[in-house]
Amino acid sequence: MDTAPNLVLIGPMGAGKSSIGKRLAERFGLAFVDADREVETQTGVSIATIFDCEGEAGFRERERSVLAKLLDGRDQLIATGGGAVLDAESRALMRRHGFVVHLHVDVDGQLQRLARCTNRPLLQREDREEVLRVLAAAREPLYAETADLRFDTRDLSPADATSLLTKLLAERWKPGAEAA
Ligand SMILES: Nc1ncnc2c1ncn2[C@@H]1O[C@H](COP(=O)(O)OP(=O)(O)OP(=O)(O)O)[C@@H](O)[C@H]1O
Ligand SMILES: O=C(O)C1=C[C@@H](O)[C@@H](O)[C@H](O)C1
Ligand SMILES: [Mg+2]
Repeated sequence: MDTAPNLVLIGPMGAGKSSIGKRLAERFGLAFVDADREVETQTGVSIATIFDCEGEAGFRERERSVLAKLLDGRDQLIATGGGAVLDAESRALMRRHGFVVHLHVDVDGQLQRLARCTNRPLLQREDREEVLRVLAAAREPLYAETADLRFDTRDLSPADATSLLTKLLAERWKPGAEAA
């Protein structure tokens, strides 16, 4: 049984980190925090605007600092952005202060789920499928390296994914301080 002060969800856009995360937080009595929304609250502008003004590098810096602050706390379910694992310091912090769950979905599943989405800057282009494949190839090893548990959401509704994950987590994770 692993002990960690927070639950952290990682995985690609559309894996369900935000939607499953909210339900899972309720089941475990944790405060739900979405790191993307937290970056927007702290800056007062949308992620799309941050990408426009500061580029992806500017967004990553803000994301790292938000995650560092959040991971200082406890009893939270933290849904991260799809690219949060790109930063080595963020990966180390997630592992130190959280039980990390990799929610997986393949590119076909992402395309279905994100067909109408307009608020993810990396997807505002014609060649979405190619972009998603390139991102998946680069990031899958990082998700794998960071996660304590991998969970495929492809054929499950958010409600069913939540029920199954609740059972798996009850066997694997206990809230508490991290190991010294
Ligand atoms: N298991 C699922 N089955 C069907 N649709 C889903 C599932 N999980 C999420 N969705 C839908 O896919 C869309 C994206 O989900 P969500 O915002 O939870 O993804 P995310 O992992 O938080 O993505 P991001 O990294 O971009 O924040 C939403 O419209 C949501 O309703
Ligand atoms: O996959 C990504 O790099 C991103 C995913 C979203 O959650 C946001 O964090 C942002 O749109 C970037
Ligand atoms: Mg999200």
